Amino acid sequence: MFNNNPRETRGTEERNQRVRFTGLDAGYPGRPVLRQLSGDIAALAMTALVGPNGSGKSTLLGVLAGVIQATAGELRYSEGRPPAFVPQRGAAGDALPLTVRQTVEMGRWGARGLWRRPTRQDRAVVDSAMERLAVADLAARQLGELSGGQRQRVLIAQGLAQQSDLLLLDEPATGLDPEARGRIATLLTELVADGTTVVQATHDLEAARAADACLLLDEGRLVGQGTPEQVLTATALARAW
Ligand SMILES: Nc1ncnc2c1ncn2[C@@H]1O[C@H](COP(=O)(O)OP(=O)(O)OP(=O)(O)O)[C@@H](O)[C@H]1O
Repeated sequence: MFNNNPRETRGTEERNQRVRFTGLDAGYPGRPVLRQLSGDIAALAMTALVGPNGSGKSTLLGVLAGVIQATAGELRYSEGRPPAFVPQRGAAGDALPLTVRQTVEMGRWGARGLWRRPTRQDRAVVDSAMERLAVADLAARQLGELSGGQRQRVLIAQGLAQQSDLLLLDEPATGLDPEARGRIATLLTELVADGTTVVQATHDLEAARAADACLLLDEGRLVGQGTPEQVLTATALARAW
């Protein structure tokens, strides 16, 4: 059925977008990376950020998470909680003397403040996040003594503990064995079904194909946006994978 009311259509579109960015430039001191990016992140859906190494996926996630400031352009979020960001493993200070439980508890800092004692509710959220990522039995272990894949799951649990409706993950499947990868894929699908908007940067073609939408980056520009079928063409695949 066509909708002839443009105001209503616009309203619906805006509700369907969790984040919209227009003319975005961003990068690092002396190194511009993203150039004039315009696009959107569909609400209550899974978006895969794909593109070759160095194309700007992590930088875009950093901008969406608010840890990298755009130097130009506009970024608009629909109403919701501040995003939860799970950066790439190496970026997360693996050497800090923290237990698994303390690491996941850090996900509650935004909700309760750094100095307040965890409430029963905080503890329940942390327990549940550790259970979902199958790291509850590692709770007392030091983060630094875990395997790469275990650490990755702990960091995803920390993201989950933030209970945001916008979850941003940078290559969450990296370093995981096929079983753990499958478990993460299922978890992310469940989160979307439960009302979370998920964005993941990925080199995992299977994960990208399973997403609702793909954003394809190349040399800091957005060169494709749409469904996986539209974006993951033979040419795009040859370049990115
Ligand atoms: N902290 C930094 N300081 C300066 N330049 C950086 C920094 N982080 C990334 N870059 C540069 O920014 C560009 C984009 O990097 P980015 O990490 O966003 O790419 P990516 O698509 O996530 O790559 P990959 O697939 O390898 O993770 C690259 O040229 C990279 O060298």
